[in-house]
Amino acid sequence: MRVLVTGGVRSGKSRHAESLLVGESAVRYVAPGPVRDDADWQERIAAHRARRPASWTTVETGDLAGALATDEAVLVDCLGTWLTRLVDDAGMWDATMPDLAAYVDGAVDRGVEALSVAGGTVVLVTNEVGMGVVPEHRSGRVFRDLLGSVNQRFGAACDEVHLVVAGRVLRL
Ligand SMILES: Nc1nc2c(ncn2[C@@H]2O[C@H](COP(=O)(O)OP(=O)(O)OP(=O)(O)O)[C@@H](O)[C@H]2O)c(=O)[nH]1
Repeated sequence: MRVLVTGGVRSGKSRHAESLLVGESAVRYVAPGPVRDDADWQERIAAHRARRPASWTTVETGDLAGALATDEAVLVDCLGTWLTRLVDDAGMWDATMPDLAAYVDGAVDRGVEALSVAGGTVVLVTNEVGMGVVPEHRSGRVFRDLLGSVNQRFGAACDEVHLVVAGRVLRL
C-alpha cells in the first residue's frame, strides 16, 4: 500500500499520515529536509519526536531512494522539504527551469523506482502549494512549479492520494 498525503501548512497532514501506520510493528520515519538549527524548528521537531511511538526509528537523510529501500513500513515527511534539500545541495536555485526540471526528474525517477519495490506500507507526505498568489521571488515560483510536478509523479505511483484540509481528510 502506497499513500500520498497532501495539504497546506498545519493542516494536520503529518498526524493523518502517522495514523495510517498505527498497528505497524516497525516504522522508519524519514525526515528528508535541509538541516536547520533555529529554535522554532527544533521545537517543532521535538514535538514530532515526542508523539512518535518508541518502536519507530528516525532517519534524517536527503537520499529518498535509499531511505525507501527497506521491508519496514516507511513514513516520509515531506516531499516539499526533500525537494528544497535536493536543489540546495546541488546549488541549482539559479539554474534554468529546463535544467532544474531535468535534474529533479532524475531524482524523482529514482524515488518512484524505490517506491515501487519497497517491501512495506509507504506513506509520503507533501505540501499543496500554488493555490494562493504567485510568489514574488523566482525561487518561490520555481519551487511551486517543481513541487507540483513532483506531487503528480508520486501521486501517479501511489495507490491512494489523501488531501487534508483543516484536519479533515478527503480521499481523492
Ligand atoms: N530533521 C527532522 N525533522 C523532523 C523530525 N520529525 C519531524 N520533522 C519535520 O517536521 C516537519 C513537520 O512539521 P509540522 O510543523 O508538523 O508541519 P506542518 O506542515 O506545519 O503541519 P501539519 O500539516 O500539521 O503536518 C516535517 O518537515 C518533518 O520532516 C525529526 O526527527 N528530524
